[in-house]
Amino acid sequence: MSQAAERLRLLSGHLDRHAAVLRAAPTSTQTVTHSYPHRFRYSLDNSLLTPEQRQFYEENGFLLIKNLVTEDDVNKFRKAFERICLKEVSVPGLVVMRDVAIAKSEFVPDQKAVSKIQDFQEDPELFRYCTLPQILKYVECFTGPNIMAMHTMLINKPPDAGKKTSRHPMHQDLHYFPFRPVDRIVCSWTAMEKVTRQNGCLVVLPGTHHGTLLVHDYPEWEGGVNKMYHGVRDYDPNHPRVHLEMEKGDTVFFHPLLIHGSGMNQTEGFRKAISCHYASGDCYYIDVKGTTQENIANEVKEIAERRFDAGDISFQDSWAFRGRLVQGERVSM
Ligand SMILES: CC(C)CC(=O)SCCNC(=O)CCNC(=O)[C@H](O)C(C)(C)COP(=O)(O)OP(=O)(O)OC[C@H]1O[C@@H](n2cnc3c(N)ncnc32)[C@H](O)[C@@H]1OP(=O)(O)O
Ligand SMILES: Nc1ncnc2c1ncn2[C@@H]1O[C@H](COP(=O)(O)OP(=O)(O)OP(=O)(O)O)[C@@H](O)[C@H]1O
Ligand SMILES: O=C(O)CCC(=O)C(=O)O
Ligand SMILES: [Fe+2]
Ligand SMILES: [Mg+2]
Repeated sequence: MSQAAERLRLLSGHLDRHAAVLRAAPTSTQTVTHSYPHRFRYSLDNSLLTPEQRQFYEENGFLLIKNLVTEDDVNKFRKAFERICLKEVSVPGLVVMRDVAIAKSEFVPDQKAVSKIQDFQEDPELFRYCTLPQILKYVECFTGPNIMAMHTMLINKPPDAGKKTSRHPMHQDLHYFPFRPVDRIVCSWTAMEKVTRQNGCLVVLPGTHHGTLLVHDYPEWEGGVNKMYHGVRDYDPNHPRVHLEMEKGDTVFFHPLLIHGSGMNQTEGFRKAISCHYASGDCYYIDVKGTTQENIANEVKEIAERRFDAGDISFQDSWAFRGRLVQGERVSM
């Protein structure tokens, strides 16, 4: 571990203990929901989250904030996505993904052919999502004041073509990330329309962020699986699940170890969501060689070297050049 990383680890431990001491001495005006002193591990001391919200994230690994992004902004992001699909604009570094069920069919320049775009950090309008002040205020509760936008996606989950390929297998996002510490990473995921169980809303396994990073690989699905859609290998179908049905503009923040996925889109519409993974600017890169992440690292490396026609792009580099500072300082990322 680097010195900076070690400092951050110690510092966050210190702050957490400090927070616990403060919480152990409630004032008369506070409503005390938990009267015992406890240590916060997953969130930082801040004045935004209510004690209940903070406790909820600590226990469940996610926090849903209703109506966080305005209708007007969501509509602008939808418009920007449409322009990209129609090839009216081209964005450097953007990855356009088609569902595996139609990947080999003829190309039509329409959003119906696009199941997701990734890495829109060079599109000023879409990237504005990652800089929205009301989102960053929440993100800071988990990352602290130095904030990097590491990974951007707009997911346009297509009506299922009949092979259930529109599903996203249950996974932990940390599988894709060669940076730590894990608790200073958070995803924000905003519904761009009403998302329901019918059109394949997010499905989460509450509390699974208390566990460790699990082995991931391609699920054995008869109808095929999208490239890089790894799932938790020994997925326990009996773990309690929560379907996060959300309205347009509602935003969920979740921990990178939280097991989540999304079901089949059983409607005729394209279910849209926009998301960004943030990490503290004080995070540090790790070498994933010899770990469970080696399989995804090799896939990413292979695709990156093919796309950029370059000799040796490390897994860490592939993240370092996509990451953008959105608040504070880029200390070690
Ligand atoms: C936390 C977060 C990171 C979690 C996640 O995001 S999990 C999912 C991560 N997924 C990804 O990052 C996928 C990224 N996707 C891509 O890089 C691209 O879509 C590619 C799979 C490389 C394909 O892009 P591109 O090469 O431009 O497309 P082409 O039409 O030329 O196809 C090249 C070969 O790829 C195949 N392909 C295209 N789309 C998919 C697909 N969805 N699933 C599986 N295979 C696919 C396509 O059939 C073609 O194969 P061949 O003809 O070479 O055999
Ligand atoms: N074998 C599996 N391995 C990993 N993930 C799976 C597996 N089977 C299903 N899933 C995932 O579990 C989640 C729920 O799947 P499912 O298709 O049942 O959706 P659902 O929203 O529960 O729909 P329904 O209302 O029909 O039950 C999805 O994220 C799906 O991709
Ligand atoms: O929007 C979805 O269906 C989930 C996407 C997701 O979890 C991911 O890409 O990591
Ligand atoms: Fe995910
Ligand atoms: Mg089901």
